[in-house]
Amino acid sequence: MATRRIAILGGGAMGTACATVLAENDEVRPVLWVREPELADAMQTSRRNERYLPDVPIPDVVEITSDRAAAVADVAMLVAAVPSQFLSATMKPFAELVSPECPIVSVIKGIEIGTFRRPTEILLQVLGERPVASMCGPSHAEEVGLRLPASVVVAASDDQFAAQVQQDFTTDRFRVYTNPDLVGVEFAGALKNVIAIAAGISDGLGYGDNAKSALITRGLVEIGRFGQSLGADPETFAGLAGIGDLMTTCFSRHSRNRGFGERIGRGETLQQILDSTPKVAEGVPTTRSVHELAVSRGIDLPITREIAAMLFEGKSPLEATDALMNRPVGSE
Ligand SMILES: NC(=O)c1ccc[n+]([C@@H]2O[C@H](COP(=O)([O-])OP(=O)(O)OC[C@H]3O[C@@H](n4cnc5c(N)ncnc54)[C@H](O)[C@@H]3O)[C@@H](O)[C@H]2O)c1
Ligand SMILES: O=P(O)(O)OC[C@H](O)CO
Repeated sequence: MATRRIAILGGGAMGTACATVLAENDEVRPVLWVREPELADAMQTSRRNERYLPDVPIPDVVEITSDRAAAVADVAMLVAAVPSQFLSATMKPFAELVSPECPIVSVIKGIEIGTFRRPTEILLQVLGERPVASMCGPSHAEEVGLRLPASVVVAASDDQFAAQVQQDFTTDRFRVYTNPDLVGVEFAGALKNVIAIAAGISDGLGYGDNAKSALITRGLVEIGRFGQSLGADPETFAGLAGIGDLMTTCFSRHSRNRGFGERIGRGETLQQILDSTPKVAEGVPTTRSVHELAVSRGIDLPITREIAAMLFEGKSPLEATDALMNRPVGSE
């Protein structure tokens, strides 16, 4: 049987993990495009991504390149795995290299600052009209890359493409469900990162299990309120992309967003944390996007508002705690 070449664009942790999953499918030849040429060279030699996912061996079948044209030549599908704020600029040079009908699935969880675009909206505007999909859910790259069981959801612009993504990615350890709600899946993936920062701040302050569980529960209410106001199906937030990913991100030792929040809670500044690692915490820019969009639309998001005030306005975690706990009481 002829194999299908699939290009993963983005050599961070998630792009690398996606390549390892696709490598298990005998009908797929994965090629991983890595932005940094020196990292691509090192990965070809060591078969590891020492910068972003050091503990995961990369199967020999995965082609690794930093050459854009070579990466996307004759591909049947693209996988976008670039942090949301870099997506537009990263994809522009690919626009004249990829065929007009080539479908693309995003594993990106964020909302672009200023434009408020979801990842698939960016992809459509930069690459032109084509089938698009978003695959989200509890899927830390560190665990996926080691073949620990994980389940995710894919939503697409058409059912046929969702089924194709499901078929390409499903393995005996990576289970892909379909979902018809593209808007909801993308908002769920982006907003859980904001709440994970809140959960991490709670950890850093030593607030305990009650506080964190309340933040997660009321955070899910905020995610649903925001998503529904912008056209999502509320049921999506009860699924893998919603509560599923929210739980894993708020509790995981792997989570960059929860870990980022923990450091804020312990007293480090935004800039200190950003300067300390090449890894991207999507919840930071997404907090700004979600907060601004919510204010402009009159959507009440108290937790998001306090995270934005801590990150961008110098409010202290203790002041934010007081602000959240001393609001007028209401019904659930
Ligand atoms: N890491 C995970 O477990 C995981 C799981 C599911 C989804 N995601 C999502 O996947 C997306 C990619 O995240 P990741 O974890 O792979 O990233 P990462 O933090 O592991 O790597 C950073 C990535 O950003 C790129 N980058 C850095 N500076 C850049 C610049 N100036 N211009 C363009 N690109 C630049 C790097 O090349 C690298 O690909 C995010 O939206 C994330 O939310 C991540
Ligand atoms: O490490 P985080 O916080 O970016 O979370 C990664 C994934 O989104 C978890 O599903």
